[in-house]
Amino acid sequence: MKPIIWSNFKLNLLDQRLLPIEVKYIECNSFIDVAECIKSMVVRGAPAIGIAAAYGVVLGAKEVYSNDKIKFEKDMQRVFETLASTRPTAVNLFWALSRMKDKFYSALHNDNDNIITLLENEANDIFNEDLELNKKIGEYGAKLLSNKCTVLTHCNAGALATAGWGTALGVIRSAKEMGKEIKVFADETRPLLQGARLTAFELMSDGIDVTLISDNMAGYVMKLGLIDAIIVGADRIAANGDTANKIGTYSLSVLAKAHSIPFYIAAPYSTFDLNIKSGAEIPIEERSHEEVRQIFNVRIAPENVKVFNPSFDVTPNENITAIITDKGVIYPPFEENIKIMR
Ligand SMILES: CSC[C@@H](O)[C@@H](O)C(=O)COP(=O)(O)O
Repeated sequence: MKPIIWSNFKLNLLDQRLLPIEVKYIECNSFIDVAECIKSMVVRGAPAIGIAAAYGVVLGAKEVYSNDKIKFEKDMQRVFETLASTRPTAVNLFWALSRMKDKFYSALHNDNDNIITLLENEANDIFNEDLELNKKIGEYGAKLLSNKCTVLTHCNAGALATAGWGTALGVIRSAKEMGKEIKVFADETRPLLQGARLTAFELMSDGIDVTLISDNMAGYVMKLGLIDAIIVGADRIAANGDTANKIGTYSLSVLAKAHSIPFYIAAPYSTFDLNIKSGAEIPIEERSHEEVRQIFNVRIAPENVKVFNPSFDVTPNENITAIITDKGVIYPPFEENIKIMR
């Protein structure tokens, strides 16, 4: 199932809010449509957000195209700003937009009259490269897993969160392809249940043995000795290896340490933000309080109860065993080794 389909200047996004109950695509014809879909989490997952935004730039350029270079540039600034204001934490969004911006300005300054095609090619490259990066992450990561192994994962870092294959779930898919016997425990991942709705669905569709648990069961399954490794994705990795990922990842890393279970992050180079020294500088998105008060529009808490709803947390580098990337596996000391590897 493809989360992102680009064809004839239309971006079709699989509505991940409805999965696994309903399979429905939303057609985006404008950059505003794309921005709305990112904000409302029709499309989600760090690499997928970046890819969708890149296509949003193509749609925007087509909409605001003008022979008046000054006007075109001004209107394009609005396109970039609108897409950049959708979600703050995943750096892949800003990475993809900056790549598209470079392409736009070099074409504009060179008076290139096929600017829309150049932008479309760049967005297609971002999409295709992501698929390749995931496969590489998968190959490197699969080698870390023993022949018979049970992995715990959180949220959805799978094909649905990327151009395909996935980062954390890509490692699991590659391990299975290598003939390893892999079982998965998936946290349901409140409040939006990406684990229950997306990861369980994705793995079952691929015939991978998956057991769903609620988030508060993770410690107990570790204590029972059922988990050999934890693998999660990432939304932003600072220069020192501190990693932002879906809320609840930090707690898992603490539990992993307490139970001496290896804790791996799987992410492509587009998820590294070397402009920031540590996780303290990562902006954490806070989402609507209704996400916590309700499940599927059904209220489960007092109407006006106070809520705190950070969408991500930061796992400190000392809780991470290794970061699996498209260039290889990075071990501590992360600050030095990230520099060498990048
Ligand atoms: C390969 S996806 C990695 C992360 O983006 C993923 O684990 C995650 O936290 C997604 O959060 P979401 O809020 O669903 O966009």
